[in-house]
Amino acid sequence: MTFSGMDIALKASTHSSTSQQHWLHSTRYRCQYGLGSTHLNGRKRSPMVLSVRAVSGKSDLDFSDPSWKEKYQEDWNRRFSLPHITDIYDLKPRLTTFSLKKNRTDGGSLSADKWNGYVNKDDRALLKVIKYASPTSAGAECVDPDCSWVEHWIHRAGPRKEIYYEPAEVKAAIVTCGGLCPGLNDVIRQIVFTLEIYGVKNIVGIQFGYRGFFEKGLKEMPLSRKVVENINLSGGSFLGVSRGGAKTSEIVDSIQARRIDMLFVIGGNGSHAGANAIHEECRKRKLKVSVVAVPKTIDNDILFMDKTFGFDTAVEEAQRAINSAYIEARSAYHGIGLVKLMGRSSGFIAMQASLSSGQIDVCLIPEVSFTLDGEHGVMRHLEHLLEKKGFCVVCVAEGAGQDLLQKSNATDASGNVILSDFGVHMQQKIKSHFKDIGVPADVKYIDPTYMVRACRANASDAILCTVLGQNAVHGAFAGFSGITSGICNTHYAFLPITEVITKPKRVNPNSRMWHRCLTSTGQPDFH
Ligand SMILES: Nc1ncnc2c1ncn2[C@@H]1O[C@H](COP(=O)(O)OP(=O)(O)OP(=O)(O)O)[C@@H](O)[C@H]1O
Ligand SMILES: O=P(O)(O)OC[C@H]1O[C@](O)(CO)[C@@H](O)[C@@H]1O
Ligand SMILES: [Mg+2]
Repeated sequence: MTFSGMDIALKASTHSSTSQQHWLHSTRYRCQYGLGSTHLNGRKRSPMVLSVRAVSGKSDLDFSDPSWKEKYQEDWNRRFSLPHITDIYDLKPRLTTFSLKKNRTDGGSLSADKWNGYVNKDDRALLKVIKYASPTSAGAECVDPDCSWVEHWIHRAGPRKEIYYEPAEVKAAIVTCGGLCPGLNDVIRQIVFTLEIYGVKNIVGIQFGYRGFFEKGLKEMPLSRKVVENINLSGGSFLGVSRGGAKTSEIVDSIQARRIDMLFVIGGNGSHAGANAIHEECRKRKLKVSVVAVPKTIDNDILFMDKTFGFDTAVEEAQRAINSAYIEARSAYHGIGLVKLMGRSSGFIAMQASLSSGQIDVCLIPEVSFTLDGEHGVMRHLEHLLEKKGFCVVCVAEGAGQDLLQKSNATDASGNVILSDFGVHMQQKIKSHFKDIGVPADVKYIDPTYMVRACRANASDAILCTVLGQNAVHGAFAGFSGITSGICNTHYAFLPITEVITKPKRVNPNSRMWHRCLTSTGQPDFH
């Protein structure tokens, strides 16, 4: 059976019944698929049962088994295989409509036939490249007690020569969810540009996050190169963002009613969990929809990624606040500058901003516990800094020191715990401490929270956004769904969403980077 020049049929291995016949949906097609395959972590698995669970369950590995490494790697490869519509359907691909030949500037030295700008489906990148000689090597991350070399392969992102959608019949939708992040508009823009290069004409923006799928009055925004041409010149999201309110079944009802074939979700951990739930629900309902995510968070807390877009810009903006705190502190008698930066559960912004500014004496992050009082506490160290150099600058991540504060059970609309404000607590604590000991201290508190994320992307983030946005479209056309597009070990890659949302990425207190931060600040352990 042929639709739009592409052959489509149920996989032989899936259940066959009359309820699993293909059906047409307007000018596009939707398919039904068998439900007989086993799913784990929301993904289709091969029937092979492995005796090991890797990385997330290292303790399950039996290292006395001579074949443990092969089993580990098999498991890894299975976990990182990308969900694809051909897992479900027998689909024949067609030659891509994405071509850059017309833009080539090599003077024709390479014949057009030989030129190949496509990524092979078997291309892989290595996630880790260091062989640690021993588990005690600085920052070592080992699988087994001997710290053996184990390859961790991931799939290379980019345009494939063969695609699984007919561009002229595709309706693509873009949604931005969660908090703001520099670069959102750059990603939206590149997704639209790239879709148009493939030949997609029907592109819409969903307003205000997942809310736009079900809230009456929030209309789809038609998008085109002309509409998005200059949106990268300002921060924020052209489409709007929101937290909470997401009910997967209602979202998929809406996707079905709107006849969306490709959904691009730009968001953080929560949005990714939502995107994966949408992907699963679409499969359950036998809809041929590709759901592709782009990781967005200034917190940089997405697993396996070198960095998420917006992080660099946030760090750069944070430096301005740190510099102001430094100038205020240095110019005051016994000045203490205090800066609070975002980072709900991960202290990457605080750590990197401290490192890059070089002006921080104490950096406090959620991953490293500390005491404020006593001989080894932060307050004693601040006394020492005032004595020694006359002023000091402290940087705290919003999620730091939560064990020292009264817990609130409050959550935001998405269910994220609302943290107690450690910045304000620190400000009060420092003031009262120095008052109590009779030492003058001039505390200047700066909270640039929203300023570091409401701005336009810097150059490095703009490039990252450009590549991630383009790759998201390549991934959807290549037939993947339930995947995300990231930069891993300097290479652009596709990863299954299920693997990146198992937990937030956090600063490793044993990592070289945290040690470098300590070297730079000169702060002791506060215990
Ligand atoms: N487990 C989940 N399943 C389905 N949807 C979810 C899930 N977690 C969060 N969401 C939805 O995803 C959207 C974004 O979630 P959230 O507010 O946590 O932001 P985020 O994507 O993590 O970004 P940020 O980095 O700004 O926190 C919300 O609409 C929320 O309802
Ligand atoms: O005030 P909002 O919009 O909920 O966002 C605050 C949160 O957004 C983030 O920047 C990203 O999750 C967190 O660091 C912070 O807690
Ligand atoms: Mg989140």
